[in-house]
Amino acid sequence: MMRGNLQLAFEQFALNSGEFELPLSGITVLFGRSGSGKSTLLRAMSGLDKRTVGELSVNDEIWQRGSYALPPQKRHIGFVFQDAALFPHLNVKQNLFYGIKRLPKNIAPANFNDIVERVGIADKLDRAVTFLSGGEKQRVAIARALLMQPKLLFMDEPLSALDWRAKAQLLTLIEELVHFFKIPVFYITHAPNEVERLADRIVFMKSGHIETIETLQQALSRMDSPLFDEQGVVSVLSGKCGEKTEYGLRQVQLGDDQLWLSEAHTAAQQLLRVVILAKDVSVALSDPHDTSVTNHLKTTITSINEEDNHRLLVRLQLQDGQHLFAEVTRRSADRLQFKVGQTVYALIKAVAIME
Ligand SMILES: Nc1ncnc2c1ncn2[C@@H]1O[C@H](COP(=O)(O)OP(=O)(O)OP(=O)(O)O)[C@@H](O)[C@H]1O
Repeated sequence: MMRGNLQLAFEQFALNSGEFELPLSGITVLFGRSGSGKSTLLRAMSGLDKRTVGELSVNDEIWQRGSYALPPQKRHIGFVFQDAALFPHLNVKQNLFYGIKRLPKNIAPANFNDIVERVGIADKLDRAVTFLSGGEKQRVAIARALLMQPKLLFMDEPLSALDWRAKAQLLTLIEELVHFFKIPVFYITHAPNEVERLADRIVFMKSGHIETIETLQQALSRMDSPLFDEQGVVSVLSGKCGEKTEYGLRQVQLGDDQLWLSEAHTAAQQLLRVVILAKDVSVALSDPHDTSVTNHLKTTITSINEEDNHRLLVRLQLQDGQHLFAEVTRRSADRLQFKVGQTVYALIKAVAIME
């Protein structure tokens, strides 16, 4: 567990986090407007800025108490930034060894071959880094961080300079690495789709302060979630990929319910997240058998909220407890007389798999 309350003041800006408590597992996303202090909070946690004051402890080790600060090199934090920051005159292997040579004597580097293999750069070790693509450079930066056996990995907008294909590949890689190496990751991003894909919990920052810390499910269950962007309200459901495929569709289990998705590359039994836009969900009072919509789920209405004059957002609870938003017109809601507690069927027109 990380516990703290950190302050770091510059001339024009002051970080004053407020008290926080963060489990050191999985991926913690820092989310907030540009200038809200996300990078400054990571800097304060890292001990890199000597002006930091306040309290910080990690698994009962004191990292900051007043103006006492554990030196940054004793915190064993790995960093990956937006720009891979590799030495241009060194090749990939030399870049990786640069960090290893500077490790404190009492720390053994991680297994080199294992890391370069997992990160997908084993065949690029002799390349000049200037000839690598943006995605490959970030892989080298990730490998360099992992080789130092960090207790914590800080990633500050690691994908923001990459194209969509490289982003998708690196998102998969980051997920796999966290799962495999079990290193807690603190991850800064502006992109709701990265949050929906990766986050276990989210630290929402505003004007240098932690506004709230929520699990992804909590953050997505409120209608005013800062995660909702131009796509409008979305739901993220977690399920397990089933064995069964039919007509190019694969079954995904949500408790006792099933969704059918376009054939995913995800292996059977693997957990996956899917995103459903509220505007792609309709609501029916009975389970219709004469519709082309494949996915119907039996649900209970848990709230009905006004979105604007003509549209309502209906929050539905699935049988396994997860929730799903449906956007309906006021006209339909009045005609069908929706009520909280009522059993209804969600008809899902489109599902996007996060992979
Ligand atoms: N070393 C510094 N000296 C002075 N001001 C700084 C310093 N570092 C950051 N700031 C200021 O602190 C504020 C918060 O910056 P910070 O980089 O933490 O925000 P952010 O939420 O990470 O933003 P972004 O998403 O744009 O990266 C900004 O106004 C920035 O100009």
